[in-house]
Amino acid sequence: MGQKRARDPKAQVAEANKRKKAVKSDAASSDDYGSLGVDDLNWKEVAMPDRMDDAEGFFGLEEIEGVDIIKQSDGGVQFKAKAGKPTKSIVKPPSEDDGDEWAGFSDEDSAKKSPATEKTPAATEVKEDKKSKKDKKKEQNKAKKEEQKTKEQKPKEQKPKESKAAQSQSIKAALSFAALDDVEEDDGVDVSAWDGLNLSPETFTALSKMKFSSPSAIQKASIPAILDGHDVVGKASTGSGKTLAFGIPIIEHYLDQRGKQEEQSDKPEKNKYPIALILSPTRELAHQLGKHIGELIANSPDTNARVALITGGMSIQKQQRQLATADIVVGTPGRVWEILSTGTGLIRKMQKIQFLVVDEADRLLSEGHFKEMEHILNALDKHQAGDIADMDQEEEEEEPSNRQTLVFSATFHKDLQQKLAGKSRWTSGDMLDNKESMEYLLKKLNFREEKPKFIDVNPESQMAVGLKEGIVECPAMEKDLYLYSVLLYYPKHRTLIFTNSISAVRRITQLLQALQLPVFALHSNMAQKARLRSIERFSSPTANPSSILVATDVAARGLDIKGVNCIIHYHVPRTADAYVHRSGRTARAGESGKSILICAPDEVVGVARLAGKIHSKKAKKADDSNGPSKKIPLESLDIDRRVVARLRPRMSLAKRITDSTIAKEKVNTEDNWLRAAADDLGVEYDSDEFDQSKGRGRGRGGGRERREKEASELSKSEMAGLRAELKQLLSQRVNIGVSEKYLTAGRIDIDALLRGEGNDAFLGHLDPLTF
Ligand SMILES: Nc1ncnc2c1ncn2[C@@H]1O[C@H](COP(=O)(O)OP(=O)(O)OP(=O)(O)O)[C@@H](O)[C@H]1O
Repeated sequence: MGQKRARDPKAQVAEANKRKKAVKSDAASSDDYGSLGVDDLNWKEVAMPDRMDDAEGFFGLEEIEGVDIIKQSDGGVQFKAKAGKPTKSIVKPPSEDDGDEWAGFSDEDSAKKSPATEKTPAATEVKEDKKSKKDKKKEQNKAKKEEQKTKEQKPKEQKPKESKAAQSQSIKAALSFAALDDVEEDDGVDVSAWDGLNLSPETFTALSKMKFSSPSAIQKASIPAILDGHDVVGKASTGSGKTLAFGIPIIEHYLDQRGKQEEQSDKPEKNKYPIALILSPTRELAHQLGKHIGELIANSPDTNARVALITGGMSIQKQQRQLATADIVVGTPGRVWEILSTGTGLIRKMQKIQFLVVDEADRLLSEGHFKEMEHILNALDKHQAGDIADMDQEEEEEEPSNRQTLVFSATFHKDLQQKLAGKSRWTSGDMLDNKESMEYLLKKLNFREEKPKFIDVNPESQMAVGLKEGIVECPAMEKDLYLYSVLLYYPKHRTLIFTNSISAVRRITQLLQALQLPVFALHSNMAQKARLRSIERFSSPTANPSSILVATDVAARGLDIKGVNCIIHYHVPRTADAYVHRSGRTARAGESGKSILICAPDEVVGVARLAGKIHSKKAKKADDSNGPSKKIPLESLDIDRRVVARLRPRMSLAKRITDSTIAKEKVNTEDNWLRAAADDLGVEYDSDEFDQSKGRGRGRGGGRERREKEASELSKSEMAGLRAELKQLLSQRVNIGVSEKYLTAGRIDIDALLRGEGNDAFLGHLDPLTF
């Protein structure tokens, strides 16, 4: 079995002499070494992954093969070589480096250090008087800032301050994909706008490097409240920086506690515990939260906080080990509970967290995650101590937790918002019996204060300021055609298309692939690696700027993909909140973007209701000024009918190819299933006979089945013919009201054409959409 350990230079320092002695004596003795300690082993560093989709948990681990674990009676572990393996193969060889590396640290150093190590553990620190702590911090910060200012006046001299080794360490210790980018030093930007938030110099440096010159409204309002120890419920529009609104205070707390953590670093790792648990509704969002906070850590000098990602689709054992040594845990409720409930001491650690963050709270506290959330919250507060092997009587009597609860979202159900804001009363009495209610979970969040601070920075509108919203009305059977038209109208737009079903994601992806567009799929039935790969291919800076991602609502919340210009709702979202979150994948961090709803006639009423909910104030104003109006407050996009007509032949070819491919896949799956069932029964399976007996092609649903069957029966050569025909059509520009023979007819701006401007898909003058 391969074993892994975290690479911690501080622990190495503390263990230096022990290790040196062990290695020396090991090397001197025979092959019979007996059991070995963790630092006697010849650990090998795990290479950084090349791609984001290979990223799991910590980087910077070390691993070793061919080792058996020997459990000690005191709960510790020792190691020995697996049977048949010479012990020498697992023992760290004595090297000159060893001597050089550790020569500078004497026994005296560690002796000096030990009293400090015995100081009050970090857990008790949180109970320190807030005021005196704040004053102390202010003084420290002032001193540090002065120091930083002096250094900033001499930027050139300051550069080497952070050695390459220190940089690489901070990168490895944190989960950061940014770390994969160039780690060249950067001058950064002026971050004086963050003054007044009482941040550490480390965070100032990180913000400067990340080029975040000023805090967003939610950051400005939430950070001081969280640093002051309040529970916070934060509401702000999509893409407005909510992650760092809670991420920065968590790192500030980590930096505050760091001294003590360092002093504890020569203690067994099992005495370490995380400071924060951040829960998110989807795996992708959890990965992104980890990445974003990881970037903050990686850019913050000498900050080695470890972020553990606990999501489904990855190895449980690995995540258990990561969780055991993490500073910040980010995860989805299902997997977090799965791991906590294994009874390996992790619940005890998690009970010591200082921050519980519930991101996308309205989603997490409702459908889908209810049970796991309840289990986690119970475990954190030990309500079900008897049920969990991990907790013993003694611990049940511990003091209640002192953690802060931070709840964030862009949307809160009205009811939830009222309750969180303290504007409506909790239903008392039977609440604990009504265990399915959101109220029940809310109560279980166990805020430390009676009323959390409710911070709503966008009470007027939930939509991002730079977002334009439009609607394309079209016949129900022509949505594909209109979708394709919109995509061609907006070349070089990174576009995210939302549908309401997995099968629609599959079909539209294949259809657009047949039309030779750079398209990827994302839905919850895909393997985790494939999901991450799709996101990476769609979003990487080197990806095609016209790339398209077709997704279900699994991508609707929280995903922060740079440079998404356009959102298309192929299906009308089921709820107003879903519309807000989907549209929020563009126009992020002050950028602009478009959200376009493709709407069939029978969807108009639903859309009007939805838009009315989202833009209630706007709709009301329009109503007040124009009298009663049912007008949808979204801009109507007029797609040129000629364009649609010219695109129709391509679309019908692409549809035949796609339908045939899907029907073939379906028939194959069905056939395989029937064949297997027939095998099990020990009978012959004849697909034609089965079709006849089933009466395929007759009765209800027969038409669809017949079409599917016909489509699946297209021969290889027929398919090849269709593909060749489509390829030929796609190789030509769509001719809009002009013949190529008459290029001089005045409908074409030849100069613009020569300059390579205009819309490459069309020949002739195309009126751009005024949107
Ligand atoms: N102060 C800042 N200045 C500039 N950009 C920022 C700042 N803070 C965060 N950002 C950037 O803004 C983007 C959106 O941030 P984030 O993902 O935290 O938004 P959010 O409010 O959580 O959105 P959602 O509601 O969709 O989850 C990120 O790319 C982040 O890097």
